[in-house]
Amino acid sequence: MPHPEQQYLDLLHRTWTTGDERRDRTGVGTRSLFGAQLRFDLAGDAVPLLTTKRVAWKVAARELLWFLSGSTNIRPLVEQNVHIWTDWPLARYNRDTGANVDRATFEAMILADDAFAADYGDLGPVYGKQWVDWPVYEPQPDGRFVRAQTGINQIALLVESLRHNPGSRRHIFTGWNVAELDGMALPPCHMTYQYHVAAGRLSGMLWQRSCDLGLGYAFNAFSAALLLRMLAQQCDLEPGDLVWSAGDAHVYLNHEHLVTEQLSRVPTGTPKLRLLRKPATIFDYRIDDFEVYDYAPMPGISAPVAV
Ligand SMILES: Nc1nc(=O)c2c([nH]1)NC[C@@H]1CN(c3ccc(C(=O)N[C@@H](CCC(=O)O)C(=O)O)cc3)CN21
Ligand SMILES: O=c1ccn([C@H]2C[C@H](O)[C@@H](COP(=O)(O)O)O2)c(=O)[nH]1
Repeated sequence: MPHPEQQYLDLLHRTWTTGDERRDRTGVGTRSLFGAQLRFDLAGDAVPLLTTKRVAWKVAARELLWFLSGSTNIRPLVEQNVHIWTDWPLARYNRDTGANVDRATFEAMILADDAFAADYGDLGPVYGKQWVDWPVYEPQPDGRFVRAQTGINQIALLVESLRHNPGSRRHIFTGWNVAELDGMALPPCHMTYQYHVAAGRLSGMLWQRSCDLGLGYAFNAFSAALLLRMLAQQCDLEPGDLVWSAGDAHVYLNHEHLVTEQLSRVPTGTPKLRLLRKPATIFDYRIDDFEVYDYAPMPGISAPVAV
């Protein structure tokens, strides 16, 4: 049996050697393939965490909890030393004000000043908003539509449907709110999730419209597996398969060193993920509830993020 991670390494290799080279939105340039699917069996605590480079899985877990909290502001992330979303609001700030501050300075401003954080730390109606508070509009007697106080909590509805109607083919949530894409710092990449219950096992599929194989993939695959495990625990199901699928899977041209280094490494061991507690609801998990064990990765490989 090949190591499950080999699927990713093969995709990385195929994309780098045969992908279409083009200029992309960021100006960095990519090599790109369209349509890819990887499958991971999550039985026995297995988790698709890369072993051919160290992945900061707690950063990904904190990001997932931040989505579930409904927040769309980077401040709670920065408070936890998570920097992965700072570059986009920082670029907007520098562009709008003509300033030229660096990331550390900008993060200090976000932490120090509530009003500044509320304005410049916000990413628009990204994942958190759409997942737990998808806006709804109610018709008024005068014919106008007014935004309702609370929106649709897709995650709460998903847990309900998994519990009470496991055979459904509608276990879906999505961040792709077409009407609100314009207001988002970035439209969702890991955009649609679907689940399936069979023989007491919960399987899940992620459709990622755009995947940065060098940086984003490692986070996205881990995060989708973690969310699946949380949902399974909440619904008293065993974990089944995680199916990861991508539309545009790409490697940035300035990630060549990462591709070369990572493809020279051979995956080893089977990283595992344990949930240490069963919280009352899907919204009550904390970072300390997650434990990764049997994880002895090769050294991290740093690579620049295209903004
Ligand atoms: N070009 C690009 N790639 C992405 O993966 C990406 C975006 N943009 N924009 C939105 C989010 C932000 N994400 C990011 C951003 C940065 C890292 C990153 O720098 N990761 C490093 C260090 C992580 C750490 O320890 O803090 C890594 O080596 O994985 C990862 C995911 C994923 N997404
Ligand atoms: O969770 C994420 C978020 C983002 N990405 C990557 C994919 C692309 O490289 C960029 C987004 O650019 P678009 O022009 O909006 O596609 O970020 C990721 O891999 N995972």
